[in-house]
Amino acid sequence: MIKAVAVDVDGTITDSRRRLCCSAMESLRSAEEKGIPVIIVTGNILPVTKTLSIFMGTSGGLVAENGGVIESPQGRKILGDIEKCQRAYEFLKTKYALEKVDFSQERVSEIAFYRTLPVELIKDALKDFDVKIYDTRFALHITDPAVDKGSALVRVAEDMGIRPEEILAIGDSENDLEFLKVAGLKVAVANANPELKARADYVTEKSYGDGVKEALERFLP
Ligand SMILES: O=C(O)COP(=O)(O)O
Ligand SMILES: [Mg+2]
Repeated sequence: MIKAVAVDVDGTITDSRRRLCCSAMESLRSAEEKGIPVIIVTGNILPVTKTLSIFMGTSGGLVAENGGVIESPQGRKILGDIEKCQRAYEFLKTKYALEKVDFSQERVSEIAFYRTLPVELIKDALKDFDVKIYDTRFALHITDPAVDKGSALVRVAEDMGIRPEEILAIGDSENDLEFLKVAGLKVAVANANPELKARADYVTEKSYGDGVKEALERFLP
């Protein structure tokens, strides 16, 4: 029995150019109207996530910064340590020219920068640092390994009084692996990375927001 839907943002409810997909907006709104709360689980900062939640009309909790920040009925919490990410980023900057993504001042638990270099190069350069690197295909993130979207979703779900097994989770990229892992029903959209698709219970035929719509029509009452 699905009691909540948890969705990733970039590449899942947006298209490849980060434009929100109307099909996803409509189907998520209809889930809310059926009394199934929508939880947003993203690499974006909390203010962006909260704004999306307001304009989409979602009522579930929020997971931002790849699990580094959450907002639930119990309030807001910062779970990730930005300082270790900052040290890794400073080191990286001595080797390569990098540019942080929008709202870098507002990012409180991790560092995100534009994908101007191959992720393998970044991973190799930072192999001695206690950080995790995610390539979301929209940005590269240096994240505290103590946090991820999955463990953060478990906390948010608990605060909402639902079990992770009762959640339908939908994502597209490598930062969604832990997130799908904790959910009862794991969906990857057609444009998702192969590793995520391999771990999903269902891979949609359609891409991006149309895939979200397809999954909700298939699995929600
Ligand atoms: O912030 C990003 O790089 C991608 O965000 P997402 O986790 O919502 O896809
Ligand atoms: Mg994504």
